[in-house]
Amino acid sequence: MIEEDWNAEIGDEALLPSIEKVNLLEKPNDPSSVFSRSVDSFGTDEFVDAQHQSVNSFGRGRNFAAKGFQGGNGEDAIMQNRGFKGFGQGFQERNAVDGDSTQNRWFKGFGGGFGQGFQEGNGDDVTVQNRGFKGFGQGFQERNAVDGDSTQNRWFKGFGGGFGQGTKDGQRGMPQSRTLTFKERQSLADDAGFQGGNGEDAIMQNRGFKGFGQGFQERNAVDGASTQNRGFKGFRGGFGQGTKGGQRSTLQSRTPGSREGGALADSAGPKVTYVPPPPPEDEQAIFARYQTGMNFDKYDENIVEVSGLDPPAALMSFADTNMCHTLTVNIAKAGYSKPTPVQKYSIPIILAGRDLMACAQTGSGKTAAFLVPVVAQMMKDGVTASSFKEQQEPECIITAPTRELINQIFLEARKFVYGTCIRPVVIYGGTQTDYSIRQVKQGCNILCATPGRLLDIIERGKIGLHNVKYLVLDEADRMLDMGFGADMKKLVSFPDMPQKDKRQTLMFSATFPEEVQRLAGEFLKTDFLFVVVGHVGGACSDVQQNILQVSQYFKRDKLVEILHSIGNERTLVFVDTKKKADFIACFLCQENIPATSIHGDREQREREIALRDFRSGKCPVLVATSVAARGLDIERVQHVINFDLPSTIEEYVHRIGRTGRCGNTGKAVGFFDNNSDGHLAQPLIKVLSDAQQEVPLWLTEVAFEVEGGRLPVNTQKNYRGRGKVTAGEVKIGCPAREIESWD
Ligand SMILES: Nc1ncnc2c1ncn2[C@@H]1O[C@H](COP(=O)(O)OP(=O)(O)OP(=O)(O)O)[C@@H](O)[C@H]1O
Repeated sequence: MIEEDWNAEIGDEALLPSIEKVNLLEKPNDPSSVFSRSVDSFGTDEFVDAQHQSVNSFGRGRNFAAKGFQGGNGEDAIMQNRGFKGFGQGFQERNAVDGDSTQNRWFKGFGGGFGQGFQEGNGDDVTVQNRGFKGFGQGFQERNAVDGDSTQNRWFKGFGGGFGQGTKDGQRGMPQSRTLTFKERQSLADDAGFQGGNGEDAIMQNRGFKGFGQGFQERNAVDGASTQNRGFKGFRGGFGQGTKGGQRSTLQSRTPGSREGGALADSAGPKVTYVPPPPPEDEQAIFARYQTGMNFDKYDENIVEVSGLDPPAALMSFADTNMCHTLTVNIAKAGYSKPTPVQKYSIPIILAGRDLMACAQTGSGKTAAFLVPVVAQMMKDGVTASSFKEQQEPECIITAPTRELINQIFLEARKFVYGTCIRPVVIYGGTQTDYSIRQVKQGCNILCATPGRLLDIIERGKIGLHNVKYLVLDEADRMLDMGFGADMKKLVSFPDMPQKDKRQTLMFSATFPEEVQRLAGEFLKTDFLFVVVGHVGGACSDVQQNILQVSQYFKRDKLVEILHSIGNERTLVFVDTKKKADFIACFLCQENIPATSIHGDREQREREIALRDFRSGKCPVLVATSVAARGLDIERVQHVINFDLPSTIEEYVHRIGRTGRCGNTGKAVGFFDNNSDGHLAQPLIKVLSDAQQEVPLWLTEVAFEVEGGRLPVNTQKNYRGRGKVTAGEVKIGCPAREIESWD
């Protein structure tokens, strides 16, 4: 079986053979066109049961490679797959569920695609058809048919033109499957369209045409509801169009966002024009909060260890500090009546001017642990009131690994500075750079930024660093690892950035692997203090953890079973790749479980909408990659399901920490697949037992087998999400599966 690599990106280098030789403006149904002529030479499609055909020669003297994969038949299913790969790269996946028919098919050729037939089969109640045709280039199609509901999901990614067509009759009990002849296809495809079909209650249409470019389409129809996702991503031109009818429908459009990372993120690829909606300005919205849970007071039972010389005494209440009145009022308005342990210890340390590395369990108030003392100190020292300037010189810079998290920190900061002259600003990737610059220019005392956007704005001369007194790294272990370590190193190396003995550097996280602790020393003064609440890297004990042995092919069934039993409770489902996040969200919608997705390939606007819909409960299930693993503080998340366990135990701790926050309880379920998760067995046992959770017997057996070399370890997953680092060394790069558009 072909190994799934959901993240595989189709690289430019694999694109078309000499496109310039082909007149891509020729109409596909013009018999004189290169396109039609060539297709013609391969004849027509025929219906053949459960077969897969590849044609392996094409005559332009180009390399040709084709890989086809076909799943098996379920009891009630008939499946077909016919593929033709020309000079192109294609990717296909299809699934039919019910009738015990499940399929995954991947299709990957390379060179330039030229004509392809693709057909799905029938489950007992499923009637599905899919016909696709890909022109010169890359194609990606995906479709799902589920149960008696008529659902379709298609992806199409073409390069240099392409067309496809599909119809579907969605009546229950009408198994049928056929492929159009080339002539039929020609007439139906007309001017290169791509059409979806009808569900029982749903009417869907989708037409897209991709010209000289890359296209991407996704669509879903769910039961009576008609849902569509349409995307178009073109370069070198192209256009697409879609319509939709149907009842009880929601419509979403999407285009995969450009990959980002590093300072040049926004200058590479298509220009980003997204301007996020302004945050609410009314006091009530600024101080909106959620209730602390019944276990809030239990935080005090944690043992706190402070390493380092002469730590100041912990405070017992917020009133113990000499904060200005406005800040004290703001803390009360935020609903903080007493500090959590990490706040009790961190606040006096920061007020004393010491550098700090603080590790405390997820959801225990680390954000306020740095914001409150920084604001207090800024108020005490007096900040230059914000005013319009081409170059701003913030006193505080806060960085975090994801856009949503940095925005959340900014919103928290707004609470504590309310009614003061301190102006916080947030800037992050995926939004218009000019918008970030405008925000900064209006005045900036506290700059909350993701690393890529931060470096970009500094390099554009919009931010001067010589006033920086506080440098905060939230999720510090992530900020220092392979993903962002180089950016952080660059940040502290700017000539105008005060040396570490002239600034205060503060690092916070729920996890601090030892190698990162060593690395952190490079950024911190030698007399820094290390506060540990509970165990370093320990999971929040308010999260009830349950690890189930579920192999890859049963995960979806198990997920549906659990979600049905959960009802409407807010649930975060983590998967290991971006494409899978979309796929599982679509699949859940088809199962009548309203779901949305968040990952690094979604546009920022879409990410924010997904999060908003999840927060509001409109979509009680959010399927996410690790981009949502850290920091996000969402009310009433009762469940976290690790559909795919992460590659590192630290990531696991952060993921399950999206529930059980601020004294509330939560539940986490992890699907453990022996084939891919063996390396996690041992660290999971430790995390479970440290958090007083039951350790399943089978997990100890797996750990034992892995230890003894009797169970193979999946090398792809068996990395720690970072290279082996030694003090003073920052490794650049990311493991393939970890590449995410984090900022
Ligand atoms: N002293 C407090 N009293 C009441 N609520 C608090 C207090 N401190 C923090 N909170 C609330 O607890 C929630 C979790 O806080 P926060 O997001 O800072 O946790 P965290 O430790 O940073 O978590 P993570 O490790 O996941 O980033 C937030 O909603 C915050 O407003």
